[in-house]
Amino acid sequence: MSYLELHDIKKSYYLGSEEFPVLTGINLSFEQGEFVSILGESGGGKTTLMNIIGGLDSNYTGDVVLNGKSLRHDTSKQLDSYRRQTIGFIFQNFNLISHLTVFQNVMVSLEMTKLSRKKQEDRARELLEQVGLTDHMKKFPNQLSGGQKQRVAIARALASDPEIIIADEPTGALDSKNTQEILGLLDQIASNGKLVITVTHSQTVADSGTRIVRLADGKISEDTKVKDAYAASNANELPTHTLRFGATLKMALENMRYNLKRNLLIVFGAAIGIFSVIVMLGLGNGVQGYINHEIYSQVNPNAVQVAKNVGDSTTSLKKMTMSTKDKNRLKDIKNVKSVNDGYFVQGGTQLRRGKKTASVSFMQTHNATMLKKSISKGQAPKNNEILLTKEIAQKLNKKNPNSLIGKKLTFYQNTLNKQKRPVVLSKTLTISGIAKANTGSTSITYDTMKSIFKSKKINIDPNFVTIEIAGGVNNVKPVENQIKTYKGAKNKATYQITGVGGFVNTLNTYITLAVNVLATIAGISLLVSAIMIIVVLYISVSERTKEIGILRALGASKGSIRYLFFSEAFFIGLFSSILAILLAMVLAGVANHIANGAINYMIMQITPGNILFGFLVSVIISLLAALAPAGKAARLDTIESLSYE
Ligand SMILES: Nc1ncnc2c1ncn2[C@@H]1O[C@H](COP(=O)(O)OP(=O)(O)OP(=O)(O)O)[C@@H](O)[C@H]1O
Repeated sequence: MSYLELHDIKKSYYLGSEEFPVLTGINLSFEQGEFVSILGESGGGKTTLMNIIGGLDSNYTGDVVLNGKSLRHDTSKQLDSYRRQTIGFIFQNFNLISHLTVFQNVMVSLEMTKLSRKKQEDRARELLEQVGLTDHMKKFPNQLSGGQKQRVAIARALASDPEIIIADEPTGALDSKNTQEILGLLDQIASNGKLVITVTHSQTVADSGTRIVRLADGKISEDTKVKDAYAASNANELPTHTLRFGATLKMALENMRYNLKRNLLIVFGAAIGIFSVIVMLGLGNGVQGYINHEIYSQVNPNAVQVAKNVGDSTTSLKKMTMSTKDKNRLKDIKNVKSVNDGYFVQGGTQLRRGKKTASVSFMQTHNATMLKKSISKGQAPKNNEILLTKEIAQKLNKKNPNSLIGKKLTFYQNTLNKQKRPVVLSKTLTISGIAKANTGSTSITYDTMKSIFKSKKINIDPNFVTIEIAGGVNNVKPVENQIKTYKGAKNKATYQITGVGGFVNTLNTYITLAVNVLATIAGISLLVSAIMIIVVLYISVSERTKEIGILRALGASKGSIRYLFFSEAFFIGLFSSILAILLAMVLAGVANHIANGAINYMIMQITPGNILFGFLVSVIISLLAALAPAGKAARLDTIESLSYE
């Protein structure tokens, strides 16, 4: 049994249904230590045969048997491993990866061995030294002469210490001096006990080997021994694996650096979409926060005032009275914490202090909708006290309204007594505090109001109530909705509600909706980004078709090729999200600086959640965009890719 045997290899190409037989029954055996030259006319099928031996082509009949084991039944993964471990390819046109340095080109192959990183690098240096390229390791292929390029290819082919070197016209593109040097290297490889099979047109090349095989009409026409073969090697091939994820990440980065300008533009383009989404979300948080802050700083959103038959000029006081039945009904509503009596008077109120008087157009009893925060100086009124609005306080003391706190005034109220005669009620009250401009109203306690009327024997009943609602602003709307379900005559709502809670809740819903709509519109630019990434990756696949062929020939699996493009997409997503986040942060910084000066509030609030969302969306979109191009790259035919110009 020979080391490598070819049994009745037949191969035809088909153009449509027409068959073009190229190999019509090849039987050959090879031993380690041989340096075999295959000669034959152009188009005779030499490259076809090499591709079959090298595990690049499995679409043939017959059998290739290595060490007694047939390649016929190997899966595509086993063939990948066979090319990685057992075969070293040297091509006429070198097939180096142009964006990698000489050293990196050799390392690509070594990264598929199980050697440690340090040993891989040591071996790359050794191999390059062996082929005389120590001084050129940092150069790129286009900075090398033809002979030098072929030596890089030889060093790369030797990376995993394979037992078979397949050289397809290795000196075809070289002058005679370089040809001699390359032949010397190939001979040296054979002398180390490896099997070297080379395709050539040149008799000189053929004569320097140990054996010449001629192909004619798809068959072996001559098989001549030139000299004795070298002794077989005892060395073992290095164990290998396909390109690891880390290596594909690194290669993707190298490629992005190679096409830096284009990739920067893509990253920038993709970042715009993510940036807009993050900014919209941040602005949404800020605007919502600001509006709520403004409202909550003045009124309590968890309290509502409920009145009956207000605004109807024909309404008698009696009709407006909130009866015990009304109050109990309200008390029974879910989440209602308390129902408190209130009384308002519209007009007929005057306040006098010394010579100054102030008319109050609307007066109501102090209640839970009024926040402590809305009192700028002093405090809420207790019995026999009054809280003034800033406007009223200024009427009583223009220069120093705050000095009124603790002082007394006389409260007058015009009304009708039981006999419907006009009477003036009066009472001395102490000023308890001053409310902020335009918020709340001049107010006294319900008991004080009651006692003022009582002085003229008038009994008052509450003409509104204040409901406090438990469990936050979200519970306000349902309570309000429940109150609205109580209908009177002509299906008119029995109660009127005033309070900001429900409104704030609705407002928040609208703001959230608006932000989401805006973020979605911004998100449309993400679609544009995705399409842009798809296009760029397709271009990248077609630009790198040859590289894909080379990697596959070196034994990288389809999966690794797919990873290569996913890695590239991942980096586009990663970099664009980083850029977008940075830009959004800068914009937020500037906007907040300005807003802080103007409205004393951070108007753009980008949360860690928004940042994470932006990052994930960016990476996921990029990876999704890579699906089709990466799939296409993985499916490329290795032989066609290698001959891609
Ligand atoms: N993919 C293909 N589809 C159809 N025909 C092909 C294909 N590849 C090769 N052939 C044909 O098969 C024949 C053998 O090609 P091959 O490249 O093996 O010859 P060769 O002996 O290596 O030629 P040369 O010495 O010129 O490189 C040629 O006639 C070629 O046109």
